[in-house]
Amino acid sequence: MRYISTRGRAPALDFRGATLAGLASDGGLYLPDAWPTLSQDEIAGLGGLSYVDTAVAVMAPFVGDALTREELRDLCEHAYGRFAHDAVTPLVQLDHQHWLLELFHGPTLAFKDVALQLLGLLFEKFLHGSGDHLTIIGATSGDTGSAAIDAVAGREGIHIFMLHPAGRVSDVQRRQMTTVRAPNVHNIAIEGDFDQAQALVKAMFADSDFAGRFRLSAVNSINWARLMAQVVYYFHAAVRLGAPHRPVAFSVPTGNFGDVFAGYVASRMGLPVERLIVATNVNDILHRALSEGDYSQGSVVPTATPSMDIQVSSNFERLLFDLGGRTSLADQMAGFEATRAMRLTNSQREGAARLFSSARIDADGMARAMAWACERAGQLIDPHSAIGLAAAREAAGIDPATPIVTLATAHPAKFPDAVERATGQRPRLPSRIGNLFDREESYATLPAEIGAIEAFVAERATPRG
Ligand SMILES: Cc1ncc(COP(=O)(O)O)c(C=O)c1O
Ligand SMILES: N[C@@H](CCOP(=O)(O)O)C(=O)O
Repeated sequence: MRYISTRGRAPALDFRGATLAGLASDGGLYLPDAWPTLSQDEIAGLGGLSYVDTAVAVMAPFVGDALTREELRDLCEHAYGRFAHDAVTPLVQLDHQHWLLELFHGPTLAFKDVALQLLGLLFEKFLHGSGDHLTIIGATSGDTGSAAIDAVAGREGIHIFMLHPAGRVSDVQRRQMTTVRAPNVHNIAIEGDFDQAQALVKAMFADSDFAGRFRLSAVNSINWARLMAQVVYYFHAAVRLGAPHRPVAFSVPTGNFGDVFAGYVASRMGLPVERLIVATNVNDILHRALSEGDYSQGSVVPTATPSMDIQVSSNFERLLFDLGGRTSLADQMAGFEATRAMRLTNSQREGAARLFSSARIDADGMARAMAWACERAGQLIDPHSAIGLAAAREAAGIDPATPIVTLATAHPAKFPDAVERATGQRPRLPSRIGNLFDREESYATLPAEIGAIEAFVAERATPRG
């Protein structure tokens, strides 16, 4: 399996190379050069398999010969052995049509753990014996940060620098990052929003002097391996609900378009996905893009769903590339980067509309969905999952016999105030999180300027040998 860049100017890499690189050297994102497919019989054969066995079956074609099947299984067993639920990603029924796919049973209580627990192990495996040092630069609007830090804290040969927007993540989210004491973990609060943090990360990769001095890698969903691991739970959920003999729709609370793009990949691999509902909060660039063709960056409005407070959705580039017959997006993306606005072509819009629909959910809609899940099914759900559920409940044109699965992307206890406001109940942090509020925090606060961030990194990271 070879990986090619959406901008067509970076060398094609194998799975190991694409995982360690994170972002392509031309600023593009890596994708497999062709989608592997599973036949209907192969999908039916996933029924009854454990999460680990499903993961190996779905990911093996992407991994190619970078790992043996036994090595891949071993890594999956390690990664998913840390989850607090035997089913890893259990399904919960809300009513005759609506289901929740609980993705938050990992160590840091968000769906990011599903991919990042594996990615941490992949980094370690691929670096082993090479003498190389990796400098991971990441941006977080709340959840990627703690999941990535948990996955690599204390690992040899790796430094991680995680940028979060100062004051714009929940207390639990911030403390999950800033109370981790490991010499290779460096937290930076930037004076700006998530989009600025993400732009700084990409700018560091694009700075050839800086990228030449350090071996940079990414833990955000710009790294293909993140998405690959997320494809697995679409298969695992759908076969439990009757796939391939019955189609399934998914509603996905969306920010960087990574999680829902993983659903698109599952569909390209042959999973009968009836519809992917892209659920946004009021930071609605994706809803505007999918419903009106207007992909223009507004300013980020802080909300009770901070992890989705994003107005530039990196992985949308992957979709446009695939829909457009895989011709380079270098010019279209250069235009967007210059003007912060882009109109989708008719063929891009029509292509997307075949599988995707979208909804913009405001604070009231979110609160109503939390209250409904609590009253209807006794479930406390987090505000991000509630955005997905609200969009699922208002989706039109889906056969009532088709299950709609909302991805529950975070544990409600990460956002106790919003949950309590909507339901009158205050969720408690699971005991595995420990004494989060008693631990000391440590982080630097820096301006959203590349010079300041690079200087901070350069003082602490290990340069290439
Ligand atoms: C809890 C939660 N829900 C939803 C999202 C949006 O996912 P994506 O950025 O993959 O679209 C995020 C952040 O990524 C998140 O942390
Ligand atoms: N919502 C994310 C933002 C980054 O998204 P990623 O999936 O690209 O890492 C977060 O919570 O940090």
